[in-house]
Amino acid sequence: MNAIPAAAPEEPRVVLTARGLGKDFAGFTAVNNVDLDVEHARIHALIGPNGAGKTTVFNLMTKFLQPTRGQITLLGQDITKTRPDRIARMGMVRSFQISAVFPHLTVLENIRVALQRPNRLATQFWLPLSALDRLNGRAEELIETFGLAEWTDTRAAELSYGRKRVLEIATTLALDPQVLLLDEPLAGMGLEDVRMVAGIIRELGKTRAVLMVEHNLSVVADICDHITVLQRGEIIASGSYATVSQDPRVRTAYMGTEEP
Ligand SMILES: Nc1ncnc2c1ncn2[C@@H]1O[C@H](COP(=O)(O)OP(=O)(O)OP(=O)(O)O)[C@@H](O)[C@H]1O
Repeated sequence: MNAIPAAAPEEPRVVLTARGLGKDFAGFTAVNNVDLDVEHARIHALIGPNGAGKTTVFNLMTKFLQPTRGQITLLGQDITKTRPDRIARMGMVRSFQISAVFPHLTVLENIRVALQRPNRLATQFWLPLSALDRLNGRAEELIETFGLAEWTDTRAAELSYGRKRVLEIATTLALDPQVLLLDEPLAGMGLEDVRMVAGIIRELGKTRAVLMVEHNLSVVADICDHITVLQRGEIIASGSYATVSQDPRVRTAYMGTEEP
């Protein structure tokens, strides 16, 4: 995986923040007083038992939900009131739990469609050869990087579930985002796919910030640098996996479900 980013690993710097973030649904407080610092070249996980508020925080950070309270910044800019479609252009993209690839297009075609969007090439009838070469070069690079070369001409519908997710992550990388948000990227996968996708996320996190909601705690322990644990909408622990897994409140929160 050497083709994704141009940037070399750097010192940690905060690229995405939340301060005092809160969300009420018809009087019910789903998220309250959440502070987050997501750093460049680090993988940050949001974990917590069912109903803890992970998805709500994720949707607030990506602006798919408007916060009731608090402030969010991206690369130093206040995005609390920014529309989600502007966020991608500012350098933050999200994946979805449900695969967003076009099933009847091949792997290469899916990647090309994703690449044409940011470049605004889709609406042009005539392209200079140099632009097409750049596009093809970048498509090949992404296909190679994500280990999809063998399936270049395979229709997305025929890919395994895990490879479909990989293709979906590859398409989100078309914008070359500095901040990547992944919503349960390993959900529903078998062991082999989990290993493959976890390895890809680990590589992506070397040169960009990744914030992910994930239930698979052994993968979180393995690849994440920072973990924020939510319970009933509030942060109960934050730090390395070694730190949070020893926290008595975290152990209690997970008791009866899955021990971190
Ligand atoms: N649109 C909504 N309207 C009302 N309540 C909501 C809404 N979305 C979420 N909630 C409530 O907010 C709380 C947090 O939900 P959320 O989906 O964020 O938790 P979660 O940690 O992602 O859970 P899970 O792990 O089960 O996906 C839950 O009690 C949920 O019922």
